[in-house]
Amino acid sequence: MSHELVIGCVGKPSAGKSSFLNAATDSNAKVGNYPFTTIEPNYGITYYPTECPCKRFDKISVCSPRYGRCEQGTRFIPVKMLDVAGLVPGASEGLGLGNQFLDDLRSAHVLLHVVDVSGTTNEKGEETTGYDPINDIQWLKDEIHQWIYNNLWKRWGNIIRKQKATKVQADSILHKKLSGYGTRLFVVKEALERIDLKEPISLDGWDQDQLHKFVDSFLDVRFPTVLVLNKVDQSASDQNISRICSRYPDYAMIPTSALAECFLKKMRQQGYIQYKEGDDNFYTSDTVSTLKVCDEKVKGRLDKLQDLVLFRYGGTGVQLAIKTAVELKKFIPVYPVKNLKTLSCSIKGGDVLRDCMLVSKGTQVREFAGMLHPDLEKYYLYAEGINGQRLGESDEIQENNNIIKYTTAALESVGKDKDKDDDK
Ligand SMILES: Nc1nc2c(ncn2[C@@H]2O[C@H](COP(=O)(O)OP(=O)(O)OP(=O)(O)O)[C@@H](O)[C@H]2O)c(=O)[nH]1
Repeated sequence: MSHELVIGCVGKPSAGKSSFLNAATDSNAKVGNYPFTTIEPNYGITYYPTECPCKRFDKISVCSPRYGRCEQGTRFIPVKMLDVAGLVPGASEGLGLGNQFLDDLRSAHVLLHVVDVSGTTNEKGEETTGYDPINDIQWLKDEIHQWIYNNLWKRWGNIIRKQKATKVQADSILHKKLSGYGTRLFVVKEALERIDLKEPISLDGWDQDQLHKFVDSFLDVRFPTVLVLNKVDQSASDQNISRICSRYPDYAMIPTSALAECFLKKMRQQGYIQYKEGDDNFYTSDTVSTLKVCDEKVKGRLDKLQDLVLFRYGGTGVQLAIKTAVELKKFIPVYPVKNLKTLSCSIKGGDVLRDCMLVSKGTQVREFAGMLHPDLEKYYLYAEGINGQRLGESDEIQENNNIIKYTTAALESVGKDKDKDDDK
């Protein structure tokens, strides 16, 4: 699985997935304006907003991201977003696009489940009234669960025989069987730890209930999910949101109106409003004289949107949903630099904080060097953090050591030669 963070967007038909993708992604993203090697047709580019170190180090005016952008110390880091289309109940049994949908999921690290909380579409996405969106939350979980469970249960006899014959630990065997889901060993270990089994774990004693428990736990770790409670601008949404919150108090969930965000972006593009993604307000020609004057119809729509969405929920929620997804999966921005004082990314100076990558929790200092360039890992000599302190090569990268300068064996000798020259 690639180390590039991928957010998968799932949901039943008509929940508002396409609208959410339009609202969250940058359709104007120019080729070369993002770091990804390939952008397949059902991928889009969205941005994770986070505080840029340029703010802390008083370098806002010289900060120069190569990808994404930095606005007054808020860094917008490009992230891939995948449209996992075609999910209907029964997908794990092959209905709808069936396993095609489920296969697409493999490349996602974290999911956004777009739920229509207005209750105006049934489980197939057909128009109705008074539908209970709680059904959709459970149903999607069940589909993914069933897909993984069925694949394991089919081979359970073999799995047990293999463990008996080879005496290999349960986590390694399960990891092999689950590696097709883009799973690393620590994910399986964590899933097993969460269900509190005594070591050594013998899979022989597992019945179907035990396997279901494990699959549940595995899903929580492998596919953390943010519920995107969409269509909050509709009248029944408030009540449905309250019920969902009390039913699932531990879930990450964000109320959104994808339609409102799309409309605000369109009005901004046409020069009627000034609006920044994530804000709880916008400006019209009443306060900014350079903006075009809105006609009554547009003004009415904007007023309504302001009342029902921005004032009530503090924003359209679209950007917050992306932020929540990245943070739920605990991805961390890392800034490799060539000079720890100037934060420059090139030897000759300039390009301040040019590079930034999001890496998963647990990524180590030397491992990250390899992500930047294989030679950087191969000829790795040492790494330094912001105050010049040495970082251990197996130290985990965290928020407090995420500005890193690498020195390689080759560079070191170049540096020594240069020192000799300087001494002459
Ligand atoms: N009121 C309201 N309507 C919305 C919102 N988001 C989407 N819709 C509407 O819901 C309908 C379905 O939206 P889509 O974005 O096409 O939904 P989808 O999930 O992509 O549907 P499929 O393509 O069938 O999978 C459209 O009429 C949208 O305008 C929202 O936030 N509020």
